[in-house]
Formats: sequence, C-alpha cells, structure tokens
Amino acid sequence: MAEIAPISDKVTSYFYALLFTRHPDLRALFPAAMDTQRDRLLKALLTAVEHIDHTDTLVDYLRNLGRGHRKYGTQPEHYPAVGECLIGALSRYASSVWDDDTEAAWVRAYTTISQIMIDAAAEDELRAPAWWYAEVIAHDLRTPDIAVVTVRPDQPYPFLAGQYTSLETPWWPRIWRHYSFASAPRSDGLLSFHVKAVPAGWVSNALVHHARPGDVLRLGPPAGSMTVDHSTDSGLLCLGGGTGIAPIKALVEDVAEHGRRRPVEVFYGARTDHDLYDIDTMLRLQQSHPWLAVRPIVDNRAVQLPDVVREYGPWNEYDAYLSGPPGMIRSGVDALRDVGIPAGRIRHDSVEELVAAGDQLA
Ligand SMILES: NC(=O)C1=CN([C@@H]2O[C@H](COP(=O)(O)OP(=O)(O)OC[C@H]3O[C@@H](n4cnc5c(N)ncnc54)[C@H](O)[C@@H]3O)[C@@H](O)[C@H]2O)C=CC1
Repeated sequence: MAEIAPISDKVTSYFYALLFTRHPDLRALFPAAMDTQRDRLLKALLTAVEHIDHTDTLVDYLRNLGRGHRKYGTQPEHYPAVGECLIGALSRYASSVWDDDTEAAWVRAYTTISQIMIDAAAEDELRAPAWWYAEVIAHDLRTPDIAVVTVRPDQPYPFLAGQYTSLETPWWPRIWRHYSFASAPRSDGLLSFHVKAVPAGWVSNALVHHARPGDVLRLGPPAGSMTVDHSTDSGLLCLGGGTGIAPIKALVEDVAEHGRRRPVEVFYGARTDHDLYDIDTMLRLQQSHPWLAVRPIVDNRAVQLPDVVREYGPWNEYDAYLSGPPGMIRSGVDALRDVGIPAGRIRHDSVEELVAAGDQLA
C-alpha cells in the first residue's frame, strides 16, 4: 500500500476508466459527477489496511460498508468485476513492485474483503430495506445557512441515539452525505437533522435552501458507534462543535429516557453567539434535567472549545463524546487524554468519514 498512496490519483482514474469500459452497465450505480466518488474506493482500502491488525474493527467496518452499499444497488456479481479492474489498475501503476506473489496477496485480500461485505449485505436484506424514502415534514431555517430538517420515513427506521445516516436529495441523485440524527428515537417515528450549507456543498445547499415540506429524500441505514453505554453510571462529557451538537442532543435525550441519573456535561462551541443556533433547546433540556449542565463556548482568539474543558473536571470518571469538525475532534481527543480520560473511553465518529463527507462537499 505504501507504493500505492503516492500514485493513488492515477490508479483511481485508470480503475474507473477500466470499470466503465468493461462494464458500462455499472456506470448507472455511480453519481453523474465523479469528483467526490473518485477517492472513496482507495480511501476505503487504505482504511481497511490501516485496521488490518484489529480484526474486529476491520470486520465491523467492512460489514457496515457492505450494508451501506445496498442503497447503491450493488449486487454480489459486481464485486469480482470491481476486483479485476482494481487489480488491473494496481498492476499497471505499481509495475515496479508487482509480481505473481503481490497479485496473489491482493486477490486474497480483495476476496476476503468482498466476501465480508457480500455476507453482511445478504444478512441485512433479510431484515431491512436497502434504503428508506423520507418525506420532509418541517424545515426550520435557524440561521441564514443552518436548517433543522424533520422527515417522516416511509417505514419504521430503527437506530440508536448518537448514530448517523446517509442521505440523498432528489436534486443530486446518487450523491450521499452523512448526517447525525439530532434526536433520540421518537415515538412518532420522525427523524431530524441539522444541516449547515457549506460553500460548494451540493447536498447541504439543497437541504438548506431548496428542501421544503413535501420533498422526498432517501436515507441509507444507520451507522456509527458513538452511542451511550447504558450498562454503567459513568458521567458523560460531551463536546459539540457547530452542527456537531446534533448527535450530542440525541445522547442527552437518550440518557433522559433511560431515567438513570448520571451527570452529563455538555460543552457547546460555536464561532459566534449567532452560530449557537440550538442553544435554546439545550438550555430547555438543562432546565428539565438537574443532572445536565450545558456550557456555551464562543470562540475567541485564544480559546476554542477543547481548551475550556481543561478548566473544569475532574473528568477521570467520565466517558467522553466528541462531535464536530475534524480539527475539533483531533484537538479534543488530545485535550481529553491530557485531562486523564483513557482513549478507550473517548468516542467520536470516524475522522476519515468526516473528511470524506468534507466541509467542501457536505
Ligand atoms: N450536521 C451533523 O449532523 C454533524 C456534523 N458534524 C460535523 O460538524 C462540523 C460542523 O461544522 P460547523 O458548524 O461549520 O463548525 P465550525 O467550523 O463552526 O466549528 C464549531 C466549533 O468547533 C470548534 N473547533 C473548530 N475547529 C477547531 C479546531 N481545529 N480545534 C479546536 N476546536 C475547533 C470551535 O469551538 C468552533 O466554534 C462539520 O465538519 C460536520 O461534518 C459532526 C457530526 C454531526
């Protein structure tokens, strides 16, 4: 893989050229504009390789990927077609290190990876649809570029507070972006998302500026492991930056529903007062729940959200949850480790996924 990373652009272009020439029928499974898509396959492979020594993490990642591929219409017979073209592209661009043994190792790895994905998709097919239609029933523009969008799925949509889904709008077919559920599961089955329109963000701009009640979106399956462990009474230390507050609100509601009193401390960071678009909801939750403390933190030149956490504590009895932009997650993890929270008790969505969903592209 070390040889591949520097030439990944060329490998990817050649891979898709081979795939669409040899299997033109597969073109329809991909978005019309391939710019974001292009990097995804190699990113997924690199992630797989990175976790190769952590079998459980790798298998979970691949099973999730397999389930997630159902919404694209991926069938088991597509995997060998992709595998052949991938190996064709790799062997061409890594020719200096490519030999029969390398090829055999790639075939073995690819076969194992695809079998895990195919099996997970087949199991999922027995109990869940490949995607859900969801009708927008409310659209609340909280700032000129942030909307809270509430949808009604066409079938029950089981998920856990803290998870996220992938979402496709009718304006950009086959372009999917991740959004966290902004509430714990509700008895009326409705789901809500906090969406910020970012420059050049096709999906986010469509959701903030075009979506209206009556529009129908598609949702993929729920994913993510930033969920509450209800088997303990440990406190929860939550850092939500910007629209990253969405899953934190869901976690607070989840703790409230479970009725166990455990301290929950939320640090809610934003660039300006105006950007604290959900502070009223969070303060209302604080008023109803004596175990909850909410602290809004507005950036100033010297201080950002993770720095403030160091001024409170002690945190060694807490589980930590981080949600926000990739830079906040990285410096947040450092700050939390500094204040004595072990890595195993710090949860957040994969930074790679956040980067893939990218601020430019969300
Ligand atoms: N909408 C959703 O459901 C979710 C969104 N996210 C992610 O949250 C982000 C939200 O974007 P915005 O609202 O524009 O956030 P933003 O860029 O305005 O940042 C929010 C706050 O995070 C902190 N922060 C940002 N960068 C930091 C850094 N490098 N170091 C330390 N602290 C930092 C600051 O306190 C800042 O005010 C996006 O990257 C999005 O992908 C994450 C989870 C769920």
